[in-house]
Amino acid sequence: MTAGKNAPSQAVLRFTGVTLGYNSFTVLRDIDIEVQRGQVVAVMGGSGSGKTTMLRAATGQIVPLAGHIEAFGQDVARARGEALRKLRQRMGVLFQQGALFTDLNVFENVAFPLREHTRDPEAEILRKVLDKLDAVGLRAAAHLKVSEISGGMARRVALARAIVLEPELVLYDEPFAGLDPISLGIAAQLIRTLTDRLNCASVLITHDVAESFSIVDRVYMVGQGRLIASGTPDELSASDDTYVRQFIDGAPDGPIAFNYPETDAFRAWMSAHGGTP
Ligand SMILES: Nc1ncnc2c1ncn2[C@@H]1O[C@H](COP(=O)(O)OP(=O)(O)OP(=O)(O)O)[C@@H](O)[C@H]1O
Repeated sequence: MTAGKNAPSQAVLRFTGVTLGYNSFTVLRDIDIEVQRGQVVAVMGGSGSGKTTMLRAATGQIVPLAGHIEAFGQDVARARGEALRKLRQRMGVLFQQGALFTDLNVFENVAFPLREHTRDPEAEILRKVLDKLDAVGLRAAAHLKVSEISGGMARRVALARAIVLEPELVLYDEPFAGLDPISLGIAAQLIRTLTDRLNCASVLITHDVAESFSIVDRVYMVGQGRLIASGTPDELSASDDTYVRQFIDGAPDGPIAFNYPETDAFRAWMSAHGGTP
């Protein structure tokens, strides 16, 4: 049997009963997430709720304390060496500071992963890079130095670089942070369009309710050390859960904690400094 349209859909990324943390500090417990090919999914939650930690776990940078993380049907935590490298090659990651190489021009920045990971001939590199630059509206900026482009353009170049190997999963860490309202709308539409065009899956970590709700298929909301809610933007908009409401309505008062919780490590540090927590 060949995998055709009727084949059961395989999750590109799946968290099953995942607990994440650092040493004795547990950040999130018992998380279940599923992302399918073609979907754009948002992971939302207050500051310090563990969104970036989830992204690190998805790429195998940290290992879950409990549960399983699968990418493309493979256990990410068990992948080592070459297998992990191959797995990561199927993922594009766009960090908040998607730093570009300042000594390379726009074209060479986007070409970099192709030169590192493929043996593509120069004509093929030219075709692929211009295609991705075209997708982010910067084909004609290929020759510019990084110092000659704006901050918003630099983000789009970083995006073109993140997708140049045509990943099956793209992870975005706060893609809308610090963008003006117009650039924000463009960035959101770009993520949707690229996901559809590459037929990949996209996961975005974001605080931006309005912009992400307009493009995503599904939202996962984390807080209070767990998965608080998940559903379509419409389902979450209709939720009467107090945490979900506080987040969506941007209300200052509610269950989202302002204070970072006291840990044993803090108490030890405090008493070493002669104070009482
Ligand atoms: N390398 C680390 N070692 C120890 N603790 C960490 C580490 N990285 C993050 N943490 C802690 O884990 C918790 C979750 O951090 P994380 O960066 O995942 O939050 P976030 O939801 O992405 O926050 P923000 O929206 O503010 O970026 C925080 O309490 C943070 O202090």
